[in-house]
Amino acid sequence: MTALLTISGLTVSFGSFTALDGVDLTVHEKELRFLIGPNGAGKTTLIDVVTGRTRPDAGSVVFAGADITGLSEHRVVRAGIGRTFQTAAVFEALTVADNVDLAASFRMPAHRLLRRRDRSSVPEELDRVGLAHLAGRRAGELSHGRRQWLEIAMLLAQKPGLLLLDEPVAGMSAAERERTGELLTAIAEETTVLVVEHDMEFLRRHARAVTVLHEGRVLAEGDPDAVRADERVAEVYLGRAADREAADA
Ligand SMILES: Nc1ncnc2c1ncn2[C@@H]1O[C@H](COP(=O)(O)OP(=O)(O)OP(=O)(O)O)[C@@H](O)[C@H]1O
Repeated sequence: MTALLTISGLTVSFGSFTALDGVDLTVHEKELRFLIGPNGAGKTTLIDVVTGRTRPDAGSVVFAGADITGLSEHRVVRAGIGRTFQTAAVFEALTVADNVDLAASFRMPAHRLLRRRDRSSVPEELDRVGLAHLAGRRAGELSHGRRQWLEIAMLLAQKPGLLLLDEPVAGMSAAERERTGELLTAIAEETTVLVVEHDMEFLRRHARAVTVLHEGRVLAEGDPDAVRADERVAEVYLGRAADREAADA
């Protein structure tokens, strides 16, 4: 297994509060890694550092052999890291196909961009996420789930080496979650994927490798069964989820 992303000793403080406290994390090529942890564990902060939104106070991020620590967001995109947010960022007034086409241009030199003007076929990325039949539809008309898939297609069009997905199945129906799990598994055959996700059923069905963050540190790592069997994880994460479910009932 070749390491694609190596995070070492990553530390981020906001004032006197330490959000990440010496995190080490290695993600290998073509891995589908899940990152879980209770609210405030530092998951989003970790993704923010990798993508250049937040500068770390200490530690390093190495991607595909290059030190990308502290690079600006657009340089990180150019380096080959794509990211989704909890709310899909699509251009509502444009068609589904044009969204993907536009996204593809973000990593493309201008002369190649001009040549793409005569595009006539549906981007292959729409096929991959099952939206080819909606290529001509305005993105603003898509359901929540389909918007998320469109955003994934837009990232794929940028040919990233690493995809970072922040809670991709939040708000999706059971069928959409299942489809998304299959999609991520298929994507990970070619592209490395790191998913932040709270949905334990989704995790149980689709995760192969899980990292658990708690209070800014890596608490546990391994396959989903081992992680679920870890008493510390049960206490800080599953225990709280169980409490929440009990409170919601
Ligand atoms: N810009 C900021 N300024 C101050 N504190 C921050 C800032 N960003 C995050 N934090 C704090 O850092 C901690 C980690 O936040 P983060 O969003 O990374 O957690 P998370 O694991 O993604 O949580 P959630 O599951 O709720 O999204 C939280 O306590 C949060 O309040």
